[in-house]
Amino acid sequence: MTEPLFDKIALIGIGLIGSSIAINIRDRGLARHVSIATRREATLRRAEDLRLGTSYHLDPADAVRDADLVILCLPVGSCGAAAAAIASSLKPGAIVSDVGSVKKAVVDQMQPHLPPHVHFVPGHPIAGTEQSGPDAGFLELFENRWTILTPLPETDEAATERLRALWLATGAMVETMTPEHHDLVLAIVSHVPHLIAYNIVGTAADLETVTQSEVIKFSASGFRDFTRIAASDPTMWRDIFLTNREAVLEMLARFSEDLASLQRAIRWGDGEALFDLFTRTRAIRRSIVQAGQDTEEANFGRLKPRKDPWNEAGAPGE
Ligand SMILES: NC(=O)C1=CN([C@@H]2O[C@H](COP(=O)(O)OP(=O)(O)OC[C@H]3O[C@@H](n4cnc5c(N)ncnc54)[C@H](O)[C@@H]3O)[C@@H](O)[C@H]2O)C=CC1
Ligand SMILES: O=C(O)C(=O)Cc1ccc(O)cc1
Repeated sequence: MTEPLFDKIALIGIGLIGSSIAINIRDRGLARHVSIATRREATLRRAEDLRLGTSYHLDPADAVRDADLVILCLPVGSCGAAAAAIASSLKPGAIVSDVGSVKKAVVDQMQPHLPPHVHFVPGHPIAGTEQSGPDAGFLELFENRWTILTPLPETDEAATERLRALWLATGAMVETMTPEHHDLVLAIVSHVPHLIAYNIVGTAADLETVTQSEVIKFSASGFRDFTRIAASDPTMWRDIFLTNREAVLEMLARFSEDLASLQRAIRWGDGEALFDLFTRTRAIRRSIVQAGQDTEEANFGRLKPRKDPWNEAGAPGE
C-alpha cells in the first residue's frame, strides 16, 4: 500500500458525509490516525461500533490536537461555533476544511476564529443522498462526483493541493472557484431544486380534495423522486436556505418568472412554447447522462457490503 497522505485527520461530525470520508480514509489507507468528534455520545459509540476511526471524542478540541487535517462535517449553521471550539487546539500548519453545501457563509462564520498559523481551505463534495447519520456513509459516495474547493486569495497553494490529493483519492474530481460563485451555481443546481421538492410534497400533503392515501397509492415516479429529495435532513436544509439566502432568492425570482410564462402558455393553449421548452430540457438531461452524472449509479454504491480493514495494529498502510 502507498504512503498515507496525512498522518492524522480529525473529522468533526460523523453523519453521511463524515462517515463516507472516514470509510474512504480507512479502506484506502489515506491517514494513519482518524480522530472523530461528535456532540452526542450515542452517535460516537455508533461510529466506534462501525470502526470509522482510531480515536473518539466528545470534545472537538481533543480530536483536533496534533491533526494535520481537520474537516468539519457539520450542518452549515454549526461551523462557526465548532471553529471557535477547536481554534486554540489546532496544530500550527494544520489544514482546516469543511464539507458544507454553502461556502460564503461558512467562510464568514469560521475565518474570524481561526488562528493565522493554520491553512483554511473550504470544500464541498457535490455528492450525497437523502440519508443522514453515521450508518449512511459508503465508500463509493464521492466516486466520479465533483468536489469544489474554495480557497481564499491568501490560502497557501500547497495546502489546497494536499486537500485536492485527498479528494482525488476518494475517486472525486476536483475544481476550485470562489465561495461566491460556488453559492450561485449551487443555488440553481441543488438548493432551489430541493426547495421545489419540499414545496410540491407539502402542497400534495395539504390538499383537501385528494387524500393522503391517494397521493401515496397513485404517486408516479416523478412525484416519488420529489419525495426522496423532500426526505432530506431538515436541520441541514434549514441551514442551507438561511445561509445562502441571497443566491437562492435571486434564482427563485428567475424561476418564478419562468413558471409564470409556462402558466401563461398553458392558459392560452400555446403548445409550441411548451414543446420548445421540453425539447431544450430533454437535451440537458441527455448531456448529463452522457457525462455519467446521473444519481442512480451513486446510490447503487450503498448496496455493496462494507469492508472492515482496521486491524489491531492500527490503520491500513502502517
Ligand atoms: N447530505 C448530503 O447529501 C450532503 C451534505 N453536505 C453537507 O455536509 C454537511 C454534513 O451533512 P451530513 O453528513 O449529510 O449530515 P448528517 O446529519 O448526516 O450529520 C451531521 C453530523 O453533525 C453533528 N451535528 C449536528 N448538529 C451539530 C451541532 N450543532 N454541533 C455539533 N455537531 C452537530 C451530528 O451529530 C452528525 O454527526 C452539511 O453541512 C451539508 O450541507 C454536502 C454534500 C452532500
Ligand atoms: O440526494 C440528492 O439528490 C442530492 O442532491 C445530494 C446533495 C445534497 C446536498 C449537497 O450539497 C450535495 C448533494
